[in-house]
Amino acid sequence: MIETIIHRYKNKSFLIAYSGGLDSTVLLYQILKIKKKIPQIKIRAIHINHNLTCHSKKWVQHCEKTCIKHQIPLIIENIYIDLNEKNIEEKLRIKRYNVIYKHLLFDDVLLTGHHMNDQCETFFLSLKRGSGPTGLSGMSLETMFGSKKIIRPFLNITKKTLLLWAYHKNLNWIEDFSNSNINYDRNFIRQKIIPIFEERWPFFLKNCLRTIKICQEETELLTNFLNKMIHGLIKFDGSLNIITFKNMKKELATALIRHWISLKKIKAPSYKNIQSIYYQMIFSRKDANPKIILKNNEIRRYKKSLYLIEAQPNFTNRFLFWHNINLPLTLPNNLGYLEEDNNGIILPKPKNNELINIRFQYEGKILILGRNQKRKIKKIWQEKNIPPWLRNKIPLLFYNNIFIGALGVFIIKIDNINKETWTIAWKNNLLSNHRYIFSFY
Ligand SMILES: Nc1ncnc2c1ncn2[C@@H]1O[C@H](COP(=O)(O)OP(=O)(O)OP(=O)(O)O)[C@@H](O)[C@H]1O
Repeated sequence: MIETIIHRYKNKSFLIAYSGGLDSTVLLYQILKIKKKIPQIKIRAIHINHNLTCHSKKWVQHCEKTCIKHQIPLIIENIYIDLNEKNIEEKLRIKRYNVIYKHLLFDDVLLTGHHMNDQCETFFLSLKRGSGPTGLSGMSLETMFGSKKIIRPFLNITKKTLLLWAYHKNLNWIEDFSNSNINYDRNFIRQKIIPIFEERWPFFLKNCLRTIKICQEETELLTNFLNKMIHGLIKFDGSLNIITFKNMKKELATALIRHWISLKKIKAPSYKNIQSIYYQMIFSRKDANPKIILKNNEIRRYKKSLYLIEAQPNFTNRFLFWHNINLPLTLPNNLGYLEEDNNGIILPKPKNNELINIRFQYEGKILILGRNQKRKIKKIWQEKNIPPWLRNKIPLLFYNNIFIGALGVFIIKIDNINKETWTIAWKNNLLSNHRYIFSFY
């Protein structure tokens, strides 16, 4: 079966994730065996030294020796982690994949030695976390890994089968002694849980795999259904129109919210977060400004839609002076810069003794150009369709303490006796991203 998979990709090149352990050693030798039949396949290997124990160097040497013997180009990379950190397993995994990803060439496919036991362990870990069918679906034989592909040819093969093959072929591999440390969740499941189940029900692993397969199929079915349904709900700016959600079954509404977030390629939110989004965003008052924080992102509701935005640093109290207008003024938090530019916004010119300054917050009533009545600034933001989370990202221009305007949104009506003007351009990504939704001019 592994031969069929490799044959399908015979025109690609393979990068083998080679830890030196049993699984990836069998993988390496099976690929070498296939190469004898299909000589055009190209293989390289990569070993990541986690630098966790004093044995790490020996593993590197072992991998080097094997690869030299079989003339396989080997990449060796080092990663380091603070052993006092939490969730070491997860952090190592992420670091390892990031490093491997950098070495994948245009036509490379990554091969790993994951097998049926790994798959079942992953299933148990997901159970422990309280995952739904998507989380319980575990790994797939083939998955996209950024713009590249990972193939796990042994996913339907038990560790026992790999072990027998390795003994039969008299292979050498490294035993990782940290595998017996049951402080790590995966090891605990591997050592203490699965053997008990297997002893009582010898077909346990195979049946567990069937459950995973069912979860995968149902997830795929649901994903296809949600893809079709969400199509008409996602607006051109990426927000989700939730106007109809109140009248939907809760399960459908939450599935759509979860699916919309998954399309943003961020870590899946917890069940609790999805429930909070549903109750706080769908049923909140029209003028409420609810916000749910998801690690580095926030879900916000504005009018009839949900928005997923990057978490906002608070810099409402920031105050910048623009002393030399011949030089651009860099704004904080990647908001771009201001510069004098003939294609910019026409503004009354400051007097010589006036200090130009930029702020990000203003409260109170203002009279804007083109109006004859003052209004609260909050009402002006609403009129101009600027959602609350963008309001303190817009530079407010002041001359001394006189409010001149919110760049790109409105200008304050002031007495400009000399009628002298100048033009400032605000160069940023904010405007271009939101030009079509919000009333920037
Ligand atoms: N140090 C390493 N260097 C290169 N590849 C590795 C390394 N460790 C693991 N791999 C690859 O990952 C596969 C799975 O290994 P293992 O089950 O130990 O890792 P894991 O931490 O559970 O990773 P995963 O999250 O990918 O399941 C191995 O068969 C091998 O292909």
